[in-house]
Amino acid sequence: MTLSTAIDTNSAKLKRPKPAVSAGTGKVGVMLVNLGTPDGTDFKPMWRYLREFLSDPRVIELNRAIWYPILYGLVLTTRPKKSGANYARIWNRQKNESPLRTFTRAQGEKLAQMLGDQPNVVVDWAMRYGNPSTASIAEKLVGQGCDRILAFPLYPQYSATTTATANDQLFRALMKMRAAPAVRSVPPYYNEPVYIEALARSLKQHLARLDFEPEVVITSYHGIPKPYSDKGDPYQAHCLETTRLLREKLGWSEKKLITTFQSRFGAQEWLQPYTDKTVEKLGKEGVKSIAILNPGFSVDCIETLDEIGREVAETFHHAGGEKFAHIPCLNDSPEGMAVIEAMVRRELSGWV
Ligand SMILES: C=CC1=C(C)c2cc3[nH]c(cc4nc(cc5[nH]c(cc1n2)c(C)c5CCC(=O)O)C(CCC(=O)O)=C4C)c(C)c3C=C
Ligand SMILES: [Fe+2]
Ligand SMILES: [Fe+2]
Repeated sequence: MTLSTAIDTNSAKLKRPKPAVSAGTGKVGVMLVNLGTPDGTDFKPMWRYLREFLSDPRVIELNRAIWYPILYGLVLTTRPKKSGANYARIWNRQKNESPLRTFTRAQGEKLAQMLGDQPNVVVDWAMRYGNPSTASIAEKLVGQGCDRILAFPLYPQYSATTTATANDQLFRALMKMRAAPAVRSVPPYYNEPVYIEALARSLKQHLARLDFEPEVVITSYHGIPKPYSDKGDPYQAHCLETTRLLREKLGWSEKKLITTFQSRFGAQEWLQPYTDKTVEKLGKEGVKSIAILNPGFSVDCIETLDEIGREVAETFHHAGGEKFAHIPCLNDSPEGMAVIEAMVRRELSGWV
């Protein structure tokens, strides 16, 4: 192939803007992006979701020649069934979807209403893995005349395994567009006063409804493998700072509000202390009542509802604990929406 035919073939692959699209109509798309979730709890949709998720080199950094035989030979033959059973327990049967999708949609719909004073802003929501895909929503926004997109990876604390891969995926979609929009991405908000305030309010409200006052409150964050952190992922520092600021806001001691990391995957060491081991230790030491909140999750999902709300609760009770409460995520609550709205309005400045 000559150089000129190679260039012709390449440029032919770039999408011609759909007739409705004309770059420069001045609309701004706001795209909330969450992690992703399976389309169903059966083996096939679980397999598809886990394959996409666990094939991401930002998530599993192992050499592909080593990882793929493990992924296809071991993980994808066993985990879809096991995880599917867990998803089935928390499934939103009315909408036939996972809570993560229901809550993310609600956040998108409420944000659209809140930005009703901005006629040039279009709000939508997407997933990094699964549906609605980031590419489909990027194309939809461009098709609606957006020549600028504000992406909002819904992770308060930055990690390459979440925030960075959400941004990667958006740019991957733009690679296929000839008239690609300008892009901004909302930065991590782990230390933003509006977020800390929202966590404090929500926690106080939920604690006030309990019939007990927990001796210990745990902020439990999704973990990452320790080597990722050692190589410079700032995630752990962001999590610790969120908890420190929340503790300061509440005026609580370091004994009353502690930090742990949950949802380990695979054999290597992950960030410590582990949530399950900590809860077991507390129970065995005679602590009778605890509450757990998940400040790193924008919405409730399998990891909060099933892992914390069921598995970790059981662990505590088996270890001698008596009273356990799981505090819901901010979700689409007024407190949660105030955070999303504040971040979006700030990042839209100069664009609207
Ligand atoms: C090596 C594997 C994983 C890393 C690293 C990881 C980081 C990470 N994940 C979240 C948020 C979520 N993870 C969720 C589910 C989930 N996570 C992993 C693996 C890793 N996560 C798996 C295999 C799964 C699927 C469920 C399972 O089979 O156990 C979810 C919930 C999705 C849902 O549909 O409800 C969220 C949210 C963060 C924040 C993070 C790193 C900071
Ligand atoms: Fe995860
Ligand atoms: Fe889990």
